Amino acid sequence: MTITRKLEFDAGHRIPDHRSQCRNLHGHRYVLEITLRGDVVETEGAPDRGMVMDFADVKSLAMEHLVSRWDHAFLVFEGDARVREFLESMPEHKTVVLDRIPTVENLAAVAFDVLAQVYDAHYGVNLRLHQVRLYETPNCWADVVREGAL
Ligand SMILES: Nc1nc2c(c(=O)[nH]1)N=C([C@H](O)[C@H](O)COP(=O)(O)OP(=O)(O)OP(=O)(O)O)CN2
Ligand SMILES: [Zn+2]
Repeated sequence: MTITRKLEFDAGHRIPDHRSQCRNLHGHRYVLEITLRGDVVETEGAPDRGMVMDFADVKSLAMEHLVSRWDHAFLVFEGDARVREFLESMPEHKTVVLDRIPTVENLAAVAFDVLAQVYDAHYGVNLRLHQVRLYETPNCWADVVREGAL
């Protein structure tokens, strides 16, 4: 059984060497879809009986470990020296420095790695993060699916 929880956040980024508009500083309302795979809890009297995982718990873990950190932040590639310098010149600016260019593919991969550690360690019946889908715009998205699941 799989379940999916959708969360949204706003963030700025740029793709430094992009051939067109995306090299400019700009932002998106990202849409993150988190899909978990597991068995339905059948324990009598358990608050999550009949669920793979309570959607409220799916949300709170994602908020704590990823979404609150990226929301209203600027996501910058560590090699983007000029923009990093600019961001560092603003006291208290919410900046997330990434080891890769913040394309939607790379952001989805980072999100998958972060969230897999969170959900895979969580109590649940065979609970695993199955897929992360990240929309950069309503028309553009990337999927990361757990290896071996296809
Ligand atoms: N493979 C990728 N291509 C592009 C990425 C990316 O992350 N991966 N990112 C961008 C830009 O950052 C931008 O987010 C996309 O803009 P755009 O192509 O204009 O997307 P729209 O949905 O707004 O396009 P419409 O033409 O309005 O439908 C570029 N490429
Ligand atoms: Zn963009």
